[in-house]
Amino acid sequence: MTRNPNSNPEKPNRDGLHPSGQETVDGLRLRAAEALESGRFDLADEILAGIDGQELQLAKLVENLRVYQAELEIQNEELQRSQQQAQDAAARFSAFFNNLPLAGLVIDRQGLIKEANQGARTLFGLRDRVGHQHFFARLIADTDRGEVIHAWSNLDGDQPRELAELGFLTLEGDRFVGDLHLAKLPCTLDDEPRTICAVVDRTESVRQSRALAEATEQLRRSERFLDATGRIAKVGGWEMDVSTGQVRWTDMTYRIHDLSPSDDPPLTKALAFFDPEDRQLLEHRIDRAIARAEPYDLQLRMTTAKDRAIWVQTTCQPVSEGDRVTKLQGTIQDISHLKRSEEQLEFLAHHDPLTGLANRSLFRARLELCLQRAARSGAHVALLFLDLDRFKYVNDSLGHSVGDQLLERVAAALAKQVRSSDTIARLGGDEFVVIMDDVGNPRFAGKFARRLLGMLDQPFATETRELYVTASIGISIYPEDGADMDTLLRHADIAMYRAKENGRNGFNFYEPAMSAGAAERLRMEHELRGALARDEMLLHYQPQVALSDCSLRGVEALCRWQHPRLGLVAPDQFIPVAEDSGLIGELTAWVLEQACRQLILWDRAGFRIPRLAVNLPMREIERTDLVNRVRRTLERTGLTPDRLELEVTESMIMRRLDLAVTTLDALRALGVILALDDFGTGHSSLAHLKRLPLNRLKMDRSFVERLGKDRDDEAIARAVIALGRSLGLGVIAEGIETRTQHDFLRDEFCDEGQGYLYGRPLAAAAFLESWSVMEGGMHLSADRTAEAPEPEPGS
Ligand SMILES: Nc1nc2c(ncn2[C@@H]2O[C@H](COP(=O)(O)O[C@H]3[C@@H](O)[C@H](n4cnc5c(=O)[nH]c(N)nc54)O[C@@H]3COP(=O)(O)O)[C@@H](O)[C@H]2O)c(=O)[nH]1
Repeated sequence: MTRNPNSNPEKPNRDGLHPSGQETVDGLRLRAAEALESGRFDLADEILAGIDGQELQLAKLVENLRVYQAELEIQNEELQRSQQQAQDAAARFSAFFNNLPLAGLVIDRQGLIKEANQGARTLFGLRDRVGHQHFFARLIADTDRGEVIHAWSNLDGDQPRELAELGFLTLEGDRFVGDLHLAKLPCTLDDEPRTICAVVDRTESVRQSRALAEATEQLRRSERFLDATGRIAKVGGWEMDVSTGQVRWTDMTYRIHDLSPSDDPPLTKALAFFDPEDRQLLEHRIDRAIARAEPYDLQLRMTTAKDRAIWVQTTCQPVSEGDRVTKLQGTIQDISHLKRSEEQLEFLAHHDPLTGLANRSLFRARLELCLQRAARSGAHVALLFLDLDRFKYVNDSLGHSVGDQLLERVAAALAKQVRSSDTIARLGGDEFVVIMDDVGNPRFAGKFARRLLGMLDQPFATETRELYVTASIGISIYPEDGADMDTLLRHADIAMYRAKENGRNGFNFYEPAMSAGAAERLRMEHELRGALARDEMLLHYQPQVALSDCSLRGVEALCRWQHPRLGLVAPDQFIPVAEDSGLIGELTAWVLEQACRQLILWDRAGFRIPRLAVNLPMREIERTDLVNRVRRTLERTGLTPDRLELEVTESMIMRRLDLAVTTLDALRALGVILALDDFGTGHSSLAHLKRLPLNRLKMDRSFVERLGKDRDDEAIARAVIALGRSLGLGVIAEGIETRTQHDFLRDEFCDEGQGYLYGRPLAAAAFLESWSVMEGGMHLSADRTAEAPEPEPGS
């Protein structure tokens, strides 16, 4: 093989030796040829074998050289690449550094400035050639006027953070010097540890930071304030993120749930506290709040983590972004105490405070309901009216406190006997009622009444002593004894009075025959006893006018009873009861006192009425202290005797003429005016009349009624007027309703008149209103009687 010895690395030198000193392959071949030519074949073989080994070695060497060369090339490429990277990084840093919108300085380990960007040069007035100035000394000197206001641990949103993100920097710390923000940022660049101090004129951003800090502080203060007011007002707050369902509570909300703020309130758990029914409602309202941005305000029951059953009021105000509700915010407040008060009020409104039994209003509501049900089902309802016998004596002799205790004990004992479907109520005083709903056979009511009476047959312990008590019970049955509540009650009441009449401690079913009898009268007497104390009595006033000019000459005071059940009761109904029961004295004293006071009140109001007439019942005339009582009343009220007229009836005088004359003389001596009422009905003789110290005759309305129609009555009326005149008495006609009657009596020179024509009896205020406008007397028109009259009791 032929090779260029200069270009071939394997080329042997002149001695046939390889430059390494080893013999070359050509040299060996030459010697092998010479050995062959000389016939030394063994030597030739040996030489040729050496040639093969050398060629192999050489090939290997060549190969190694190639690998080495390739590796060198790779290393070279990598070197170039990393040099490029370093250059790029430096360029990027340099570009970033120089274009940094803040002052940038590169400081060596000793704190000397190595580089400064344009911002730093401008800020610190550095020359182009940055010297070995001590950065910190210079900075402090430059900003000596500033004060360190805060040391920051991070730089949220600031430029240096971007530096850190670029991978050059690790943020070590920073602070403010005045409004200059100094950030010290150690970094490694080109294998050299450096520190970049970024200094920013942050006047604006500091202002913003301060504003932000202030706003944050303000917010915190507000939150603290809200929290405090929430704590004081015990109102908790809550917020729910609609998209995540996450719920946030204030401390107070946790407290309301008996939880601690470290407990988690996820939505499901928050709702789980509410009672199942209320939870459904709440979920429904939450859905609507989200779907329709509809607020809510609910009162709900819940059970707290400590198993307390409470009432809460929870409100919700949806917060929207655009069309979408993103948040629900609201409050929650424990209103258990309010609910309790409400329940108490509700209870008090419907229950008797002494016994805790249903009161009249709840009783009526329940009875109404029972009757409605019974009307539909055809069932019977029994009403038992129970009144304790002689309870008044307990009160009067042992005092009200003992009376109350007895009522409490009796009520509790009665309540135990009543089925839960039935109602027991206290109507007042010692009166109880039991409603037996759906009584089946009405006779069961009798059995039950017997059981109640039996139950009372035991001593009831009071503070001071044990008391025995009995009761009388009246029973009415729906629908037989009445189709409505009031009728049933009235009939049960009447039956109860019959039980009392029958000797007490018993019961009676209502029978229609009872209604008209004494039971009702007894009932009225019973009610009348407390009527004055209960303020149920009132007075109406009816005008008495001069027939000549219709001027107001006087008023007659007429008593009315505002009965809680019966409405306005006329005196015809209760005066006889008051007389029989001995209550008339108390009643007359009250009427006299009230009426005298009223006249004085009118005087003071400038509405002067010359005379006041008051009815005097016979029983009063028979009382020896009447005159003194009248005098004391006049003294107390300030009314002069000559303005008070006492009306006595003819029939009553004639019953005990002597006694009447004595009393009337004394009254007359006192100076009061005396009128003989209902004159003409008592058949008093002229002789008797002459004995009486009267001032006026009051012609009975039965003679007035037919004036202008009946000649006899007209003749009687003329005679009464003439009689009065002959006895020197004034005459007043009562019951004048028509213009004809008025004209007749006026033409006959009757002095005064009283009747619906001039005015019905009215309460004081209404009376004043109707008469104070008629100065100088009223003017009668022909059709005055056609005017709609005020409703009168019993009329
Ligand atoms: N002892 C007491 N008796 C009293 C008292 N208050 C009233 N009475 C007596 O009750 C009887 C009924 O009185 P009353 O229902 O008030 O009726 C009076 C008038 O309303 C009625 N009257 C008046 N004008 C007319 C009329 O034009 N027509 C008509 N049908 N009735 C009219 O007359 C009654 C007044 O009557 P008298 O007293 O006799 O003038 C009655 O006897 C009263 O006396 C009281 O406090 N104590």
